[in-house]
Amino acid sequence: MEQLIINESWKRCQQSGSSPTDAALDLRLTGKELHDLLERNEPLLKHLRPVFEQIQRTVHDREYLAAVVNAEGFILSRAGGIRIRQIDERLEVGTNWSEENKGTNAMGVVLHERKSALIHGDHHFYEENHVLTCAASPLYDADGVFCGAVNISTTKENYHPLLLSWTKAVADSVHSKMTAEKLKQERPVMLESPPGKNNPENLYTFQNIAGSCENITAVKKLAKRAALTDYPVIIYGESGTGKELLAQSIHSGGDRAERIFVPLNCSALPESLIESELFGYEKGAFTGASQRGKAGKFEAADGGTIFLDEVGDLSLKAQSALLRVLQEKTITRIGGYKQISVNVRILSATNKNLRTEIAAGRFREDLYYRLKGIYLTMPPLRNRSDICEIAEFLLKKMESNSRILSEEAKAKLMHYSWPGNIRELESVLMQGSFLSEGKRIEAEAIQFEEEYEIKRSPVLSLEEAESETIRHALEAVDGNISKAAERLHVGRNTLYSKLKKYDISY
Ligand SMILES: Nc1ncnc2c1ncn2[C@@H]1O[C@H](COP(=O)(O)OP(=O)(O)OP(=O)(O)O)[C@@H](O)[C@H]1O
Repeated sequence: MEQLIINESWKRCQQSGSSPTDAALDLRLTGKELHDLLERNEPLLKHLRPVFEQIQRTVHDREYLAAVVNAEGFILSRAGGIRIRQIDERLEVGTNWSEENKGTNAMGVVLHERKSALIHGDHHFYEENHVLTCAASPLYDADGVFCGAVNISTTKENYHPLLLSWTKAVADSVHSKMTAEKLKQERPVMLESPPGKNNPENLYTFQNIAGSCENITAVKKLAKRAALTDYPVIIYGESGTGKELLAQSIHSGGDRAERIFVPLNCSALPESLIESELFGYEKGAFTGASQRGKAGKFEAADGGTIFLDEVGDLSLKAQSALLRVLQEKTITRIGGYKQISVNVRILSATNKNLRTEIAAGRFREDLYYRLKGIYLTMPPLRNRSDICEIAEFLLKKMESNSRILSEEAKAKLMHYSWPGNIRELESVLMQGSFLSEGKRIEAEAIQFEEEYEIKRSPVLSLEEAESETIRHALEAVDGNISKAAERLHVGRNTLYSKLKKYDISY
């Protein structure tokens, strides 16, 4: 069936007079045309954004690129990326991936057939796309009208058996969000929030933060105290450790709990939209601006909390714009003249070492000090002794009739390194639950992603291995030199000289 669809698509490309060795057509919209296209598609994009933000975090540093095209084949939004620059650029927002332009490809085939499609390597018509594997699924709006396709591309060596299911899940999720909004508009009174509450009542609180090991209880204790102040807080931690959950709990545990919590994913903020996102704009401020004008994130968060996620990824231009609001505590909408004062609590999070970013000239020191009133660090999962407790909590959250883990399954969870932290634990448990027929999840059902990945373990030089080991030891004890030296079975002075030798900051 799949092969038949591909053959038909190839036939159409050949009939149009193209040859696989030709360069594919590069039709792309820019400037006002692109702006208008995105504006017209805002009802879809607003539901897509949180899903793509999630993908952006999940595929961080991996070779996956998600894109959504409209029914004409123009890319409306993307997340993630592919390291081969020429390929990545071909998948920019505004480029057209219909079959007429790019030959046989997953998005083009879905637009034609309205069925999911997986196009691997040389099944693409044009040779320039043979390095890719792409999967795509149709996207329908709340009225069931076909409105485009969700695509995930990666290099062909990176092919993953779940690629196609992933695109289907994303398309379903966006469709459900659009349907839910339509229902809400039809029944506004029933679904409206209680009076006086600006927020959806589903923000996390400290009670929702599972786990009782020493590492997490210490952070929770500090965070509860931080919640009672109005100081800015910066939360450090690897991706998936629960930084956003902690930020929401700090908001929910403080005086602003009844007010709005506005999250802003700084890594997903395009350079050209920074000022309008932060400050908003007046009607007619620029070509393509909405007729009604729009409040920016700071104005929207007035009285409440703004959460700057992935703050270390802000461009320097965005950093100076942000610094201005933090210093002046007022904003002026683009195209406006009125200064609007804003009273906002700032919480931020990052998985980068901001000191290193400052030293490298990528982060402003003055902004750093504005953000860092109190700082907290979420421990990585591999340094927590309560992995099984969290797993049981997550299983309960997933299913009302929750499954239990066998002792062997628990041991397997305890001995894994968890590069993706709690987010990865959630997905491992989902798969484990899915594979288990009975009530108990056995060890065989606990499968780690690494088993699916091509193993590329580089051989390290002795010096590289030594410096890696020192870094890990320091990380495990939160930078405490005496404890790290103890773990490494060396004296403190030896450790200091190695830190100097390898230029390791602690
Ligand atoms: N202690 C916890 N108890 C229950 N669920 C948790 C806990 N910590 C994290 N999670 C879950 O793990 C996932 C990742 O959490 P979250 O998005 O807060 O991480 P993050 O550190 O902000 O990640 P990123 O840096 O990628 O944005 C979420 O689904 C969250 O519900």
